[in-house]
Amino acid sequence: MDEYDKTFFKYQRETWQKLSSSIALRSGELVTPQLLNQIKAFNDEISMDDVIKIYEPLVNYIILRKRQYDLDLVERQQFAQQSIKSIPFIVGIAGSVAVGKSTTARLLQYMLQVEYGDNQVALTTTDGFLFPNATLKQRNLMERKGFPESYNTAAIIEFLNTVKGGAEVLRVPIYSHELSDVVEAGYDEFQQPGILIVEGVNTLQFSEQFSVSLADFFDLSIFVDAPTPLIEKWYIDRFLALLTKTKQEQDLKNYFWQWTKLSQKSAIAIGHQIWQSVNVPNLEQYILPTRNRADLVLKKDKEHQIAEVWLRKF
Ligand SMILES: Nc1ncnc2c1ncn2[C@@H]1O[C@H](COP(=O)(O)OP(=O)(O)O)[C@@H](O)[C@H]1O
Ligand SMILES: CC(C)(COP(=O)(O)O)[C@@H](O)C(=O)NCCC(=O)O
Repeated sequence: MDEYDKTFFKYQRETWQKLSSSIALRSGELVTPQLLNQIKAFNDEISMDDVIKIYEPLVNYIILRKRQYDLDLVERQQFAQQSIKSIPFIVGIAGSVAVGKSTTARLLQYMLQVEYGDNQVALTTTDGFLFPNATLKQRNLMERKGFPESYNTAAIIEFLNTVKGGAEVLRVPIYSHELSDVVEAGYDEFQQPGILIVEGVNTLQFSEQFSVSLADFFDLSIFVDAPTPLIEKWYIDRFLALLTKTKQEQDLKNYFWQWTKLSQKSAIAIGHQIWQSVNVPNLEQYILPTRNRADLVLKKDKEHQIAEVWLRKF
């Protein structure tokens, strides 16, 4: 028995599928292969089989937890003699760079939108809260992008406080992967949703610098996990695909343009070098240690298939 056996019930995909087989969802039926193609992140993979075997039970579990949350919220507001108001249920999604968090987040958003209504489920990412490159350069942190100190964590906490304060309109800064920088004066604005999904490498981290962690605001958290050599393969495949796309589109403003003249061999070497020098230390020191804090762990394997699901016991 390892430390994870103490924390989680572990299910193989076939067993996980059977957990909620009697509860029919509309969203599972509405996800077609074409739609799945639009939902998945650039160069990521996900199969219809996963939608049925993994995501349907997962959505059922989120519905169950949200129902309990709503009942609990009303009782707590009544006890505290406060007016009854809706406050979003927040789902945090964590995991390595290139593990496929965005695909998981977008598919869950779509499926939950079918169940609850389009404007009832919002999705935001923590990368909008990275310090701008100008600040990272000043602080000599350009090689530490994605590490805890590269984020304006105080601003994320303030945003989550605003969400849990019941604000009707929410505003988040945006990050451009094309520019590899936060968008100056760019914001995403949306109405208070019933469910807010927050995705990012740092969502389950805590820092002694702050009295609260992001996870204190979460009502459910999911860690997307995979063996590190597989994630490296996905990272490099995506890196090469992005170079090809940038070259084809002659996108001179794209951050990747600087590498488009390289041979395939040199490009692989650059991707490998960024992966090893930036993303592996971040994964090992700061991201993987947060896995044990999640409510659910999705264990991906070859071909991006989710082979196992871990569900928190307590
Ligand atoms: N250079 C890039 N250009 C465009 N999109 C990118 C780039 N790098 C990453 N992305 C996209 O940004 C999102 C976040 O990627 P990443 O941070 O690696 O996390 P994950 O793969 O776990 O979602 C994904 O949708 C990915 O496809
Ligand atoms: C900006 C990011 C930290 C965002 O990570 P996310 O939370 O979206 O997985 C990451 O995409 C990144 O740029 N990492 C730096 C190293 C690299 O270029 O891969």
